[in-house]
Amino acid sequence: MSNQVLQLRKICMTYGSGATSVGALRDIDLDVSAGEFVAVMGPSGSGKSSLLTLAGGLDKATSGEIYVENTPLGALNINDLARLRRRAIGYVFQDFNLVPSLTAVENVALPRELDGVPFRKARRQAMDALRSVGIDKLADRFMDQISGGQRQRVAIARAIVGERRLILADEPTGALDTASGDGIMEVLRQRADAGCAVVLVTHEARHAGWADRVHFLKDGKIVDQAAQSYDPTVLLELPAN
Ligand SMILES: Nc1ncnc2c1ncn2[C@@H]1O[C@H](COP(=O)(O)OP(=O)(O)OP(=O)(O)O)[C@@H](O)[C@H]1O
Repeated sequence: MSNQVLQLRKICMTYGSGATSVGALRDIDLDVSAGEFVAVMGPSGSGKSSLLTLAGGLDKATSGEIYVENTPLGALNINDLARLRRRAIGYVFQDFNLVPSLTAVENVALPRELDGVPFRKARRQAMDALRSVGIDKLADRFMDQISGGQRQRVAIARAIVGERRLILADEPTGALDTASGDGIMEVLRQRADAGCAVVLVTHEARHAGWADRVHFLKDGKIVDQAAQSYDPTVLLELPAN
């Protein structure tokens, strides 16, 4: 058994068919191990969200295989895939996907309860997650009673609640101001340092700077990789290949 939490092997993703088909990902290989924080950058339409969606088991690749903690997602039936997603994978969506009629703590506890965790334990874990993103005092507020930045923290708390080992975040800082954005990066960094594998999709070089590695996507292919000491802004100036 390796300590790889996420492995993508020869992943291709094509949307549609025939003349109108779009090749979103081409032959992607990517490994992310426990404790690693990886950023994915690239121009709009380069395939970043597609990569994250497939890694989270939310869609099926056209070809190739994805392993989460050595389990091939393609071999799982719908129920087992849903269970693996709830237990092992935390996903932060661009548009948060929070339930407005639930409070912050209820939103965060929901995936645990869906997974059969008793109410009190789910709530305790949700409070722990809210505390780790610094908003436990807002636990009983509804989504329209907190700011956009606070909602974003609720979404992050929901992604890290329990013992999720793979955190996938798609532009999680949205329209947040710089300080709030850095706060979110700090939380993701802490999760990686605590042993999670973290994959962040971002347009912002300053956020990619928190990662151990940066992969640059272009036209559905990984065209470069940089270690943390590398300035990711350089990648934005890559010539077209
Ligand atoms: N559901 C879909 N149906 C058809 N085409 C899609 C679908 N999702 C993505 N695509 C296409 O696949 C390509 C990659 O899209 P993707 O959203 O993964 O890129 P991205 O790098 O995340 O872009 P952005 O930075 O703008 O979010 C694009 O050409 C896009 O139009």
